[in-house]
Amino acid sequence: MESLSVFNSSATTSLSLFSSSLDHLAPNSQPSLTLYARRLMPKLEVHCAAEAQSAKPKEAKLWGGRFEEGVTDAVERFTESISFDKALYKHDIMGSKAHASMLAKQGLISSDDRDSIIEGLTEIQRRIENGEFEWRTDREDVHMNIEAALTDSIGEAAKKLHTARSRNDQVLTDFRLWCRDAIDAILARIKHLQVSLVRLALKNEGLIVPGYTHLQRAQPVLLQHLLLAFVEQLERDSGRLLDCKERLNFCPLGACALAGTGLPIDRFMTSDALGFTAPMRNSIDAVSDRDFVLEFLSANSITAIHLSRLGEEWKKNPDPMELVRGKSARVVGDLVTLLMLCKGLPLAYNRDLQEDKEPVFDSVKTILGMLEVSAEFSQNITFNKERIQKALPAGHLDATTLADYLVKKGVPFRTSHDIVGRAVAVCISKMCQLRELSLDELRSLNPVVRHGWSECVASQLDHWVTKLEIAKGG
Ligand SMILES: N/C(=N\CCC[C@H](N)C(=O)O)N[C@@H](CC(=O)O)C(=O)O
Repeated sequence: MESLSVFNSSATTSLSLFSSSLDHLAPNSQPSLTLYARRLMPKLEVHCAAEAQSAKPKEAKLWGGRFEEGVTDAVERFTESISFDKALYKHDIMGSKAHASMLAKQGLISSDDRDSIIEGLTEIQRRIENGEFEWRTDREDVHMNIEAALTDSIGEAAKKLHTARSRNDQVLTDFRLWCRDAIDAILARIKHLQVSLVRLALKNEGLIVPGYTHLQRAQPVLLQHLLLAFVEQLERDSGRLLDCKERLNFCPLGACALAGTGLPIDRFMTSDALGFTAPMRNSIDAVSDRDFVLEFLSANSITAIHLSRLGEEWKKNPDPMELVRGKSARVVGDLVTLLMLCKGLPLAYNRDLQEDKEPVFDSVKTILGMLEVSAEFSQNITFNKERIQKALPAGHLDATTLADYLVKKGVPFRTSHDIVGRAVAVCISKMCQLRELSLDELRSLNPVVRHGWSECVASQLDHWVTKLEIAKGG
């Protein structure tokens, strides 16, 4: 009793404190509801009357179940995904066929129903591919469009297809299958670009170009040396995609809404039929997870950055390559959109996740275009060898060769670096190239210099050519 009275008394105290704090407000500082209503209501009334007309709920949805009324036009437009997820149609049909076969084998539907479902789906695919299929926004997404069309065409049997399945595991199955194919398409384009770059290297074998550090001419390099650097990067890009493909190749079917099903399904059968490695182990993970797309778009982003840097290398007529550089921003943006989408989500399916498709579709379309144009560009580019040859001496590119020469003659590297620095300073004051300094001038910097300059350059070029010939043979 005592504690109750303490509770009561403290509650009373806080209530009186609260009301006394309101008393401190000046009378005219309190918002006047009447004033706002008078200002806004006439407009609101007109607006609401118009809105009310279009905001009438429509007939109930196929998935509406316990809801008696459908949604308004605005909600329908806002929540539909058919405008973009119809891209999944082939994989949706593939998944449904595998699911129907499994249901029949498990005795959950008859073999007659299975056959008519499979025939019906084949006919729907034919209609889609011939442009005869009507995609309906009121049927919301690709899954509902295909299922409803199947019901229209084969009747009752179609209603059994969704046994032991939810759109939650269905959409993930479609999406993983789609991404798997998209990765194969990107891998093929990466390989094509690599081949184009190697061909370009072979066509210009032996061509020496300036190599840059800090945006300044640093050392002469062979063109193939530069080009093969991109080939190496693209090889790692392929590796990342292959890793991603291996990790995403697990089947979510059977996870249903989130907790699986009590019906006797065979998850291994659908997984095998669809070419997955195995069914996913955890049904909640299966419907929640989007790390496969995050990984995929991360890999695409790194490829996009590589292509952007390739685009940065061309200095003349680089219009398409400038766009390659520009479009890399979209690919990285798509990844960031997905990261933000997933950041605050609790486990299992949330409608937010419908937003995962467009960034993936955009990333894939963009990267495929970037790879195609980069390959075309590499096949068509020509180098003005004469001009490159003439411009090569500018920038004291042979400084490192001179430093190496001195090191070979026993001069410590730091000392040789200092000598070459002084030689470059002499060149700058005389406005000439290192190779134009006389033997006497070089000897005055260090007596160890005994040979003419061109000899050193030639020996280093031999070294590079030999090295690349070995690489070419390998
Ligand atoms: N609405 C829903 N999933 C929709 C998945 C497909 C959607 N267009 C998407 O792309 O995410 N899930 C319901 C079940 C269902 O409608 O199948 C739920 O979790 O209650």
